[in-house]
Amino acid sequence: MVNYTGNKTIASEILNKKGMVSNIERYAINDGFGLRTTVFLKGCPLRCKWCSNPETQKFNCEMVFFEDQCIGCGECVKLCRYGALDNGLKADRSICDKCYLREDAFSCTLKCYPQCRKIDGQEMTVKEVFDVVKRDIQFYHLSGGGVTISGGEPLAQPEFTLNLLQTFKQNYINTAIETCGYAREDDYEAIAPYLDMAFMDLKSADTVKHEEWTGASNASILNNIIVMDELSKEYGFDFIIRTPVIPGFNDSAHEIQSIGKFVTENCKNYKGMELLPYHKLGRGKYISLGRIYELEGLKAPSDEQMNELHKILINMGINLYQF
Ligand SMILES: C[S@@+](CC[C@H](N)C(=O)[O-])C[C@H]1O[C@@H](n2cnc3c(N)ncnc32)[C@H](O)[C@@H]1O
Ligand code: SF4
Ligand code: SF4
Ligand code: SF4
Repeated sequence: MVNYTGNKTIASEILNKKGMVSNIERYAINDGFGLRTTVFLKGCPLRCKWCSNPETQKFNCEMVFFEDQCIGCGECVKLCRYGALDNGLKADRSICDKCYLREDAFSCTLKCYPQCRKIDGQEMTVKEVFDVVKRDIQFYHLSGGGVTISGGEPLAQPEFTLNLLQTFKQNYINTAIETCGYAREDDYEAIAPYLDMAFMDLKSADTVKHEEWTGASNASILNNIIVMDELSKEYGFDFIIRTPVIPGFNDSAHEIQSIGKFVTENCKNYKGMELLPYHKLGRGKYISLGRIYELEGLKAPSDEQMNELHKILINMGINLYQF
């Protein structure tokens, strides 16, 4: 029986630390081993064209509008005092973008009974997040699961992420993180003692392409992969390197070979790699945020193509994982 101690022993400055959370998803099965709760934090330094979580990219709260659920009651139009809904239910986003700074922010959402116009993001304390996560503690222990911190980029809020991990670990909850690798080396060193598992993306080994498709160079990511590989040995966590396979960006044999080459030449302690086939599940979120989905028409890689790419990595001696 696990010795669950509750949260009495954790310092109050840790439990009271505040951060911006987009969403907390219970019963997740693809974000690590077993049944997990995934905490999606807000804020990301990258802007991947294919990102399936565009609502997590900005740090601040945003208004989202799901038109297909709207009953046309018009309450939101009456409640917005800034003219953003003067020309119809699709808001003028140049006005909404500053709403989080206003005293009566997001008033348009107050009487939307179907909740199709709502706020994405809320400030939460570590304790508030922990209170949600601990509801499923028995399931984690039965299934070998735990909590995964994702986003957005968890280390875009380094202290909050560190304090969350410390709290989970102190309560014997298995921890995982999903990170794009674009963060300070020091911050990886700080969280390493509290990790059971880390997923880090290597989206492309080609610096120019990386910048073109994600908005940033991969230089610090390549460095941090090596750092995390070493830290995984020092602290005994499982380290998985992940590549989302995006048609036209990195789905060629050459691209996957270059990624595999970097990994085999620089990493010794990682458990393996995972290739994630491109999907467009986030498309509707772009529309709900009033943004344009740039990859309209892009098709997911076929199973045959994924098999070919898997073979390349297997032939390089890389273990493959699929969660
Ligand atoms: C939502 S991200 C969060 C972690 C971090 N921001 C990152 O990108 O690594 C979790 C995983 O989903 C992948 N991902 C994001 N959008 C995707 C898409 N459209 N198709 C396939 N994988 C995607 C990312 O590459 C990453 O491995
Ligand atoms: S987010 Fe703000 S500006 Fe935009 S419609 Fe709602 S209340 Fe108006
Ligand atoms: S308040 Fe909600 S349901 Fe009513 S018109 Fe606005 S978005 Fe639609
Ligand atoms: S790093 Fe992750 S969260 Fe950030 S834009 Fe890319 S896919 Fe989205």
